[in-house]
Order: sequence, then C-alpha cells, then structure tokens
Amino acid sequence: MDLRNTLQLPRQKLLMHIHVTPHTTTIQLLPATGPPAVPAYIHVEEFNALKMDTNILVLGADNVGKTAITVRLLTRRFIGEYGDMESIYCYKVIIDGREIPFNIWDPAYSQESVLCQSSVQEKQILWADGFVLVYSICDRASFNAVARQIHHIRSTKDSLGVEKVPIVIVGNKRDLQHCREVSSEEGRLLGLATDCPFYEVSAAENYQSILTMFHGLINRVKEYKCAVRRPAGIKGIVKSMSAVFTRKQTDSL
Ligand SMILES: Nc1nc2c(ncn2[C@@H]2O[C@H](COP(=O)(O)OP(=O)(O)OP(=O)(O)O)[C@@H](O)[C@H]2O)c(=O)[nH]1
Repeated sequence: MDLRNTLQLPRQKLLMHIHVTPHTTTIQLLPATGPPAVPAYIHVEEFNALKMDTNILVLGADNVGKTAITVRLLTRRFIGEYGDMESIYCYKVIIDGREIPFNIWDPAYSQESVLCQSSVQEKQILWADGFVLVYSICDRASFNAVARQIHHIRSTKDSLGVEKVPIVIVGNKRDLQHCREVSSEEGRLLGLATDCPFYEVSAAENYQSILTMFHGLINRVKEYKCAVRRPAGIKGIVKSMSAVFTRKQTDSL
C-alpha cells in the first residue's frame, strides 16, 4: 500500500514548505519537479496546541525504516513500501493510565539532512522535544551517521540553552540477521558513549519493542519538561541570555 494514495498525494518526490507564525504552523507539500500544482497537502495546526504536546522527530539515513517504524507504532502494521513522503502524525499513547498526546514528524530523506547542513533540518530540530535516531543493522554507513547526528542535534539545542535533549538510538531490521553489518554490541556501546538509550527492533516483525521504545522516549521527554519547568537558577538564565544575544549578533551580520 502506498500512503500517497490514501492521502491523495502525487506519485513523486515532494517538497515541504514550513511557515511558522506565533499562532499557526502551516506545512505545505508540493511536487519537487514538474509544473506548479495545486498544493498537494496542507497541514495546519494550532502552534500553541502543538507545543503543549510532545514533539518527536524521527531521523536517519535513507531506507533504514523510519517510516516503517512510525507506521508500525500508529497502525500496528508493517506495510512494506511507503514512498518518499513527509508527514507529521498526531497520536496518543496511554502511559500509567494517562493519555499522552504527541506528534511524530517523519521527514523525507535527503543527503543534505544526513550531512546535517540543512536549514530545514535545523527547524525540525528546534520543533522537536525528543528524537528517534534510526539506523539499519544491515547498513554500516547509516550507523556511522548516528553519532554525527547526535552531535548536531545537541549543538543546535545547546546554542538555545537546551541541555540533555532526550534522544534514543534505534537499530532497525533486526530480522535480517544474515545481512547484519553492525553488531548489537556496537549499538549498545554507542548508546553508552553518547548517553542515549539503545534499542534493536524489527519494524517488520515486532510491534511491542517499537511501542516500548516510544514509551521510553516520551517518558524521558516528560521528565525533562518537568525538570526545566523548575526555576532555572542563575547559571541557566545567564546561558539562555547569552544564547539569545549571540544569535542576534550573528543574525545581524
Ligand atoms: N526486513 C525488514 N525490512 C524493513 C524493516 N523496516 C523497513 N524495512 C524495509 O526497508 C525499506 C525502507 O523502509 P522505509 O520505512 O521506507 O525507510 P525510510 O527510512 O523511511 O526511507 P526514506 O524515507 O527513503 O529515507 C522498505 O522496503 C521497508 O519494507 C524491517 O524491520 N525489516
């Protein structure tokens, strides 16, 4: 099944435009090539409402199973082929008997985003409260990209005074043992070295491990949000102020 059929999107690569105002976020998807068309899909959310929810960004190299993991969580199903589609899904999980709303952004892959140079990716990072960094156990290059992405996310968030942003590392395609290029031990060691929880999953075969991974991340985001709501202390205030001033100076160059 191709999700573009369901959402009536064109069968080609899509470009995304994001417009953020104090009250709304508009995400517009347009065909990347060919004649300009009527916007394929416009997603408008109340920005404030979105910020009260938890925002999760799913990142990783091409073909590692980002969409498969997201769709598995949302539908409990593995569909097989997904197409190059950019999507934000709104979803709720029940944790400890409480309903927690959250938004998952599954961006389309671009080489630029893996190299961490895209301004679009910077907007995505600013939007997110928590990150799922996916690699495929059958693709060493996708594993090598994870450490770079963690560094990029942390330095982007740190420049805004946000510390200890919740990130989980996910090795996907665990069912493909015969093609394995990255051992479980390497994934575990990367988790320890970067202080990120590590999971190995198979979007193709298992729903429960993906649910557990998202629950763990959302719990960490909740704890993190509670911790930052406490008074920041003089150190935190000085850090936030310097981040704002440094940014203003850079902007005016
Ligand atoms: N065997 C196996 N195949 C998987 C698994 N997860 C995803 N795939 C397959 O891997 C391919 C890529 O999956 P996607 O979910 O589209 O990967 P993606 O990272 O979203 O891809 P891009 O959006 O192109 O970056 C598809 O053919 C999926 O069927 C898995 O756990 N096991």
